[in-house]
Amino acid sequence: MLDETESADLIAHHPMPTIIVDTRSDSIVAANEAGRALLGEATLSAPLSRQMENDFSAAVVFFDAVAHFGSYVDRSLSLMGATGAALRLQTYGAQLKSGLVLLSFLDLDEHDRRNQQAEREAHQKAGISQWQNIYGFFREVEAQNHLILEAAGEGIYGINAKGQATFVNRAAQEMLGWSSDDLIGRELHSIIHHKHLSGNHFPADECPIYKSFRRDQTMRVEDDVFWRKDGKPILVEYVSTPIYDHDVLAGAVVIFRDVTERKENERKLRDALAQVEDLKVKLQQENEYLLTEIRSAQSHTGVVGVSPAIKSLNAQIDLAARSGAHVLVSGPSGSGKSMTASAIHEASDRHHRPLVRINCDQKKAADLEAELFGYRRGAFAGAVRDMTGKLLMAHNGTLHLDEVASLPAKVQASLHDVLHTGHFRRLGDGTDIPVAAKVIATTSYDLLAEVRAGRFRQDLYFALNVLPIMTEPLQNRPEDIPYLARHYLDRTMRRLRLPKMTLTKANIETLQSYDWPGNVRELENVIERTAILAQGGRLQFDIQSGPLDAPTQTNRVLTQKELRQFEIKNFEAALHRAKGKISGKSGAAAILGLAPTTAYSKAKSLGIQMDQFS
Ligand SMILES: Nc1ncnc2c1ncn2[C@@H]1O[C@H](COP(=O)(O)OP(=O)(O)OP(=O)(O)O)[C@@H](O)[C@H]1O
Repeated sequence: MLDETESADLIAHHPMPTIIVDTRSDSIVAANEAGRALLGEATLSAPLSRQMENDFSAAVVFFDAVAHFGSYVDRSLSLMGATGAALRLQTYGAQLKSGLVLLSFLDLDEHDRRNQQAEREAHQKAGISQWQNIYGFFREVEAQNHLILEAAGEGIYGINAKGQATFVNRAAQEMLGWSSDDLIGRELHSIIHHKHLSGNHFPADECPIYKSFRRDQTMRVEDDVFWRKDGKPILVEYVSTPIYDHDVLAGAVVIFRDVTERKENERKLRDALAQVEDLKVKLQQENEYLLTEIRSAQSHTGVVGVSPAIKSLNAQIDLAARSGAHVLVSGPSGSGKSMTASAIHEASDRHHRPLVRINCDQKKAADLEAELFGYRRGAFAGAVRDMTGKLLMAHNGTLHLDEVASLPAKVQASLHDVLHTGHFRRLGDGTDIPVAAKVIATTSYDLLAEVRAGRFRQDLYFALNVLPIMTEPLQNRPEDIPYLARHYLDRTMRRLRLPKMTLTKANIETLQSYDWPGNVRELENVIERTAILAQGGRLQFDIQSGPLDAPTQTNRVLTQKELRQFEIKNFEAALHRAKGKISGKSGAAAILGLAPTTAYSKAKSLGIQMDQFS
């Protein structure tokens, strides 16, 4: 039989709460440290039966089973714990040879608690590693995002709801010249976006980037400017996208691109295209005039005639062509003023540049100024594109001002300025444009009489009248008529592809007997009309039905100017027939049925120089 010391030694190192009981003496003879802690001193010192009196029968059964089987396990025994509460136990019983019984306990409540704790810990452990995985994953994503942001060619920065920078990628730092440290945490608008390209202040509340997170909108802007650290602007296009933190708008991410170079190239391209367009328009317009001039040059193949007046005209044309001076050509309608202008231009060293004609008759001052000086787009309603004026087209060439006496006073003044200064301005343009054009003015009026009547500026008259040339009425030079008639007849037959026709002596006499108030133009028309009617047969001139008889024959209504011209021609025809005499039986006054005094004042008011006819 074991004594108490031996029993205590036996169980001392047992890991479980263990006691040795002597059922015969109804006592606990030994308990290990854990057993003592579980059951407490009070329980250990009390009789065993008292411990189990609540369920004594179960204890009896248990001890019988231990005795019978040598060892036995169940959960029927209930002992008082150190705290005084009944313990829920699983009891391992072993029959010792000494007759004592060894009881080891598993505190089921404690066991459950431990299990739960272990489970919790296992859970927690599993949770932590899961969290670590997730954290690792996000760190990886973030690192990748960071790499992507850094590698992006576009500038990217983020701002919080206060507009302060939260990150700035490498490209943005390079483009802006600011380092990330300079910008993070600072209000970005006031640093890089505070003014427009014009230099005007750009308030933050108008900034599209602020709007993007204040109004929850993605904003795309293609034409804006950010300011670099060195104070230089960069032209940018950007997209500002709002960002959220747990469904709350937290700021914006801005992705931008420096488009300075592209915009500059676009601007250069636009400028170049505008220049090309300008040149194209100018060339087109020049071309139109060149073509007109080619056509008119073809009709002015040469000055035809053998009269002293024509010989003198040819000499004057040569002189005017060699001189840089402006020219004034006066003479009745159809007598060859425009032809003279063309001949001067063709004989001058300006002939490779255009001869630009502008008809000044019956035009409003504004229209004439636009035609002459050109205009910038938008200079007036209807000015939808830039227009090159005829003055500039005639630069280094010749400007033919036809019917110059009709120039409105305002245009006379501006034209005088141009001739005086050698500069002009397009309408709607403040730039002075130098111009060097030879001006040939033509008029069928007596321009000096117009000056005296106060209708034409004297200074402009003098500026134009440097080289005056007069074209003679055809009736003053009948010796030219056969040559002119031959010239026009040949030209018409060539055009009609008909064989050459000859003019008879009678034809020539008929032509020379007529006054030709419409001058060479009238002769030209009569020859053409007669040649067409003859169709290769005999030429028969019916001069009395010429164009100037038209009002009575066709009931055509004449304009005031035509009427005046008609009156001049009629008066000149009378003077010619009267060999310049006004009064007397065979004088022009008698032919016209006027009193001589009336005829004198009429001749004066019509600007007729009577000494030409004497
Ligand atoms: N000496 C000439 N030789 C050949 N053709 C001539 C001559 N004189 C005039 N012509 C021709 O007569 C026509 C009228 O001439 P032009 O147009 O030059 O007259 P104008 O005096 O300018 O007339 P307007 O005052 O009505 O404009 C033209 O076809 C022109 O070629």
